[in-house]
Amino acid sequence: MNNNYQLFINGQWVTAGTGMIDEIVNPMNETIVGTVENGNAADAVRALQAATAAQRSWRRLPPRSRAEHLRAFTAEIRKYQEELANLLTREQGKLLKVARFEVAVTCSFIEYACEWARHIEGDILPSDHPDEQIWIHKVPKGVVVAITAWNFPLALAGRKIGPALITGNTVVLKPTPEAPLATLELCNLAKKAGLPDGILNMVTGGVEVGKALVESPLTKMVTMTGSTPTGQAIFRSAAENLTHVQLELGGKAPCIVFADADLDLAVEGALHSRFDNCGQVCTCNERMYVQEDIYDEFMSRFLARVRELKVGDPMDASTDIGPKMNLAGVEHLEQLVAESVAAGASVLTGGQRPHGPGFERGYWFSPTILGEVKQDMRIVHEELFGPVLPVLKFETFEEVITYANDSRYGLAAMVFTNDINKIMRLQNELEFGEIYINRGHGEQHQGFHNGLKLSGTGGEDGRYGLEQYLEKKTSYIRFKT
Ligand SMILES: NC(=O)C1=CN([C@@H]2O[C@H](COP(=O)(O)OP(=O)(O)OC[C@H]3O[C@@H](n4cnc5c(N)ncnc54)[C@H](O)[C@@H]3O)[C@@H](O)[C@H]2O)C=CC1
Ligand SMILES: O=C(O)[C@@H](O)[C@@H]1OC[C@H](O)[C@H]1O
Repeated sequence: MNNNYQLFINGQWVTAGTGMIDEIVNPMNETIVGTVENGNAADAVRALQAATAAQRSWRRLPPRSRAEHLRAFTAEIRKYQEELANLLTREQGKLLKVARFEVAVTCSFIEYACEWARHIEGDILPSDHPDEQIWIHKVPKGVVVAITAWNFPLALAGRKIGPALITGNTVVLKPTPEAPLATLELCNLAKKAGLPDGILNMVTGGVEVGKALVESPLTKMVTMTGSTPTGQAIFRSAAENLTHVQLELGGKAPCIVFADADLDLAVEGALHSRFDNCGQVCTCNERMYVQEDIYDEFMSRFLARVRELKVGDPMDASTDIGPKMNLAGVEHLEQLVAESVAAGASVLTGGQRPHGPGFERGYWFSPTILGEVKQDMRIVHEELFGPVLPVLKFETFEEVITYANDSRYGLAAMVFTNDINKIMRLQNELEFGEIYINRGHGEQHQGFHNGLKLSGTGGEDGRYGLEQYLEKKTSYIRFKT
């Protein structure tokens, strides 16, 4: 794989209009992994025009034929799983074992979408008039703009490409500027798989390209994963043409451990839900509430496990936590930890960047647990998106529900209890789109990844995520008997 990429428009690699090149940095050691060209608004329009032209024939293909194309695509991706995983680790810093999982999940997102090929179902309804039928027909929207975040760049691309293409749309994807290389390589694999030109296009660049894609009247839907402020900017830009927007944004998941919980289950679930992917998962355990009665026992076990975590080279199979994506992310963690300590929190473990061999360069932060945290501290409300966890005590059920719902976000929540009455009330009263009971985070394709409040709009995955990529046309058909 040549890790230097241009724009991919209408089945060809083309030079970006700006002539500018961005270097992609390995977050482990700050070495250069590859380069991408920086597109501009004109490049965005070129890609949208190609996708518009290609969609006319793509939408006429039977969905089963579209599924055959997509399965040929995933077969090509699997052939290069190791190369793609290696590139993902070098550009994003994730553990190689997680990168391998991400490549597999990219394929399964697309293959899950293919299962819907023969189930894009409409309705035929009886009319109130004689000799008339009502048809509700589900049809593709047209050109879908997909915009992805850097934490799972390849999987987030597959999560959008699959449903968009199986429903007869075409795609212009703008990958994250932080870790775009493996995603761009998908274009070579799509070509190898025989995906028709113009079906999948990719333009790289920052806000100028992103805005041009979102604001164009050629764009019939925008699906974006990223931060809440960016999602809000996209929502505003899309208003001009009333373009349908599907946003998967930031989170601040509470993890609640009740006194009757299975503590071993809770320790492992809370641990992985915080430290997976260096804490850079939208559904991560961002704040933990532990009931007073079991606080000491639980924290003793939990801290012992945290202190076992190995920070280091993500290529090394024995590593548990790699580097943060960038320096800004590390500085964000340092600022929130310092501010919390100044306000009375205590560092129970970690609290700073690791030092010594292997940490001279790169964007590192030690797994950190803060105690004596108060609900009104900024660290309880602002997304950390890193290996830092504030822990709070609670006494009553009512208290912890109030604390958990006291958030601008509403994506995921985790709860550990064996009390069915608590579970029924929690499922009903927690203001989150995704609730994990007695396990850590980790959504599945057939579910519905849906953020409430400022965590998003529209939702992704499953039946309801796929439906977002379809328009409904209603026809009243009168006939002569
Ligand atoms: N809800 C979910 O499923 C997920 C949410 N996230 C969130 O994403 C964030 C981290 O990812 P980042 O890449 O830093 O997010 P980001 O918001 O900085 O960027 C996301 C994408 O939007 C593009 N973009 C930025 N401004 C734009 C504009 N005005 N118009 C169009 N496109 C624009 C960026 O180039 C990038 O491709 C975290 O806040 C995390 O919570 C990350 C993964 C999953
Ligand atoms: O977007 C996220 O952070 C998660 O939804 C993540 O993305 C792809 C993986 O399958 C999920 O764990």
